[in-house]
Amino acid sequence: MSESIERQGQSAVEVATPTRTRDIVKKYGFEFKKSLGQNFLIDQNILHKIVAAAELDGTKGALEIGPGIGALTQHLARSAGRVTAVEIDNRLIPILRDTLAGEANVEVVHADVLKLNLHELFAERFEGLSGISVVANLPYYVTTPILMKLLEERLPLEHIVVMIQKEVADRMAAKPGGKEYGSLSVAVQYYCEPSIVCTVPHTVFIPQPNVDSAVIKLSLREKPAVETRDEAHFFRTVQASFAQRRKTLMNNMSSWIGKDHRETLTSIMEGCGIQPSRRGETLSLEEFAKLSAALYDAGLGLS
Ligand SMILES: C[S@@+](CC[C@H](N)C(=O)[O-])C[C@H]1O[C@@H](n2cnc3c(N)ncnc32)[C@H](O)[C@@H]1O
Repeated sequence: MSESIERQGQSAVEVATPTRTRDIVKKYGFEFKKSLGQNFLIDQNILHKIVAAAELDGTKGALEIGPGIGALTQHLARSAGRVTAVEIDNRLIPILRDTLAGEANVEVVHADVLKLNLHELFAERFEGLSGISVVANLPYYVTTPILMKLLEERLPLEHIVVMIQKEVADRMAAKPGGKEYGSLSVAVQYYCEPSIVCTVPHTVFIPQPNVDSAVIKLSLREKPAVETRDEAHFFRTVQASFAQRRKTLMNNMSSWIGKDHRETLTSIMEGCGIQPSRRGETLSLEEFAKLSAALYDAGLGLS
C-alpha cells in the first residue's frame, strides 16, 4: 500500500504556525484522530531545534515518520538532500500534495511504518547519500515499537532525532541508579548515545496532548556499547533483572533461572563483582553484559 508523490520547486508558506495550521485543517475539513497520535506542531523555534540537532546537509537523507500536514517536512526539505516521509493516514496524502507542492526533494509514502521494509526503502531512496537520519515528531502511541524497529533492524542510521513523550525520553536517557532506568534505557543505550535536545510544552501542538514532550537525539554507535556472547541472552538477562523492580537481583534471577540454582547464581554474581542483594536498576550495561556472559557460559537461561 505504497504510493509516491514527487514534488517540484520550493514552497514558501510555513505550515507550522497556528493560523496556517488551522486554515489547512479547516480547508480540508480534517478531523484529528487521537488513535493515530495526531498532534501537529505549530512552533517554528522547536522545528529549527529538531532539524539543527539532526546535522543534515545536502549530502544526507532524512526519513520522517508521520509528516501530518508537512510542518517538519518543509524544514527537512530545506536542510537535507532527500526526504522520505511515511504517513499512515490516507486523508493526509492530498493535503501533503498541496503543502509540499514546492519541495522537489520530498517523497511521501503512504504506509504504516511498522509494516514497511525500511532496508528496501533506504536502498531505493537514499542510495549514494553520505548518511541517513530519522527525524520525526512521533505518534506517541507507537513510539517504542517504532524506535525498537529502527534499532533492531540495524538500519544504517547516523542519528534519530525524535519528539516523544518527555517521560519516555527521560527513561531512554536515564543512567543506572534511578527509578527511570530500566530495560528501555539499556536497549536504547546498547545501540545509541542518547541526549535530550529540549523539552517541549504541550501548548505548541494542535490539538494539545495531555503530556509534555521532549526532543531526544539518539546517535547510533558504530558497534553496540558492550560485547555479548549472545545478544538475545543479554536482553533476556536485562528483562529478568527488571522483572520485579522491588526485588533484589538474586530474587529476580532465581525466578528466571530456577530456585534450585541459588547457590550457583550467588557464585556467578560474586564472580562478576555484583552483590546479589543489589537491584537490577543499579547495574550498568557493562555489568549486565558480564552477568549475561557468565550465565551463558554456565549454560543458564539459554532458552
Ligand atoms: C504527532 S503527529 C506529527 C505530525 C507532524 N510531523 C507534525 O510535527 O506536525 C504523528 C503523525 O504520525 C502519523 N502516524 C501515526 N501512526 C503511524 C504509523 N504507524 N506509520 C506512519 N505514520 C503514522 C499520524 O497520522 C500523524 O500524522
